[in-house]
Amino acid sequence: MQTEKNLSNTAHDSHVAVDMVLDTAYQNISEAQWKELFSFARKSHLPEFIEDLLSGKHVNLSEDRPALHSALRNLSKSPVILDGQDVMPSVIKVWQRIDALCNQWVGVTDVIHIGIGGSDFGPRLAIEALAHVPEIESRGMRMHFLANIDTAELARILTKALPHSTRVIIVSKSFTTLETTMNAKAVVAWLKDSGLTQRQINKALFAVTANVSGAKAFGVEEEHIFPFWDWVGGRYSVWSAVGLPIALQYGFKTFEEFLAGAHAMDLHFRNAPLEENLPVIMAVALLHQQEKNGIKSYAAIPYADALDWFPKWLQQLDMESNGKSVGKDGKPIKHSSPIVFGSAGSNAQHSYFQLFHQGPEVIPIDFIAVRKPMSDRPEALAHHRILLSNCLAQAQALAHGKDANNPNDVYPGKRPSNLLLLPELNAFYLGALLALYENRAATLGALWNINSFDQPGVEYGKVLAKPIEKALGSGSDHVEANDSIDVVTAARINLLNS
Ligand SMILES: O=P(O)(O)OC[C@H]1O[C@](O)(CO)[C@@H](O)[C@@H]1O
Repeated sequence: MQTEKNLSNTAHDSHVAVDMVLDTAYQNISEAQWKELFSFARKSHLPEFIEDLLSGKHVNLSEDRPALHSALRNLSKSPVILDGQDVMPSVIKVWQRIDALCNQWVGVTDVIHIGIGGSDFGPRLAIEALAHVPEIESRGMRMHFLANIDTAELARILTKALPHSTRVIIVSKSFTTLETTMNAKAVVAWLKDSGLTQRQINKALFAVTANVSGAKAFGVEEEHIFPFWDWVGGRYSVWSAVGLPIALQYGFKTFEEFLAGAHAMDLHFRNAPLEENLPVIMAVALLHQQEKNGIKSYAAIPYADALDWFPKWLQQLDMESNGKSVGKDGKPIKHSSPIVFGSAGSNAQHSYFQLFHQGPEVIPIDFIAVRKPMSDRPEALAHHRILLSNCLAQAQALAHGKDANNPNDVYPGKRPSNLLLLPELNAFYLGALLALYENRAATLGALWNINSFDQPGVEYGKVLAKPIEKALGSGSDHVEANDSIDVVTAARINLLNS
């Protein structure tokens, strides 16, 4: 079996960092091509960018601020200087408050975590991912995540939660996100309707935000507000108090391990030569596939059910960071983020893998596997072996393809993929995994000349929603098109109001 390149492993096929193995053998990239890719990265000043990013330079040019989420997991506590001031004392203070809160919450049955986008995906993923790790003790609270403005999610939660032993955490960097503030008001109303006094409600209400005055104005007591900072992007914020549920449910030590894994990955990203640097290797491999195959999408398939939320988290990370058409200089760029999708394998095989194998487009895949089964029960070992064999088989089939007389049975092959192998799934390696992809997104942004830390494109729709909401609220089915509502939308409003 051969692909274009002889598939005996080459120097760039297998790398280890933070005990994770990245195997790129099925990327089908020759030694000369790897060399060219790293040389391009150097010409693009990638090493300087990495240093600027991690040392607090204002890499977020449009908003003139750094993207210093790495400081939130800097367990070495070494100074991180931002505009002449060390940010670590305030970061450490929040860690101490999180630790203290873990000890204070006794008898809590339910936690309602209200937040959306970056204020939701990270903690939701971590709570799910660590739920079945045998070594991690859970405090057994029901962790409810409330993101959607659609009341279906709210109703589901409120039928389960016990109001007198519920704590509510409102998580919003801006504290102006409509979904979050409306859901928070609805939950407060539910507490009131359930007979809680104002004092009891105040006791139940917590907030995590970069807008402390906004949270206070909402009615959250100051000592219940956990701050974070404008230099932490929402989609990079799970390392801040946004990750509070991780500490509350699994203990502060587990939260620290999560940060430690990410910190270890940051150190690797900062210090490893480009040729051995996992985030960089993954980024340049994707760049290669864009140049060679014109790829428009890529998939992340974790062969671990516990990581089913990972692709959703990754979608925001990659597409909100790098889904742009102009570069830092405002000029059109050649490449930006492909469409990202995925879900847990082997389920995904029974859904959309057909397209990977025989569809007309080349879609690179990150196969993410975990060496250690989630349990050592005999049946778990057998299941895990089948899970891993499926993962390996899919990658091999995609790489080599298959000839046949019947065109229907032909697999074209040469479909690139990575294998990323975690030694086990625990808080440390989960942290390392997320930081790997964060650093990969930043690397891709740097190579594409994109500012990965703003998201101006998400604002316009929010602005347009306001007059539309007003028109829907009018109940009129004679709404006319105007400056902010076009003919099509006016007709749709009239249909809804009729
Ligand atoms: O944390 P906030 O300010 O409520 O924002 C939630 C999410 O909304 C966005 O701003 C997109 O609308 C994301 O960038 C962010 O993660």
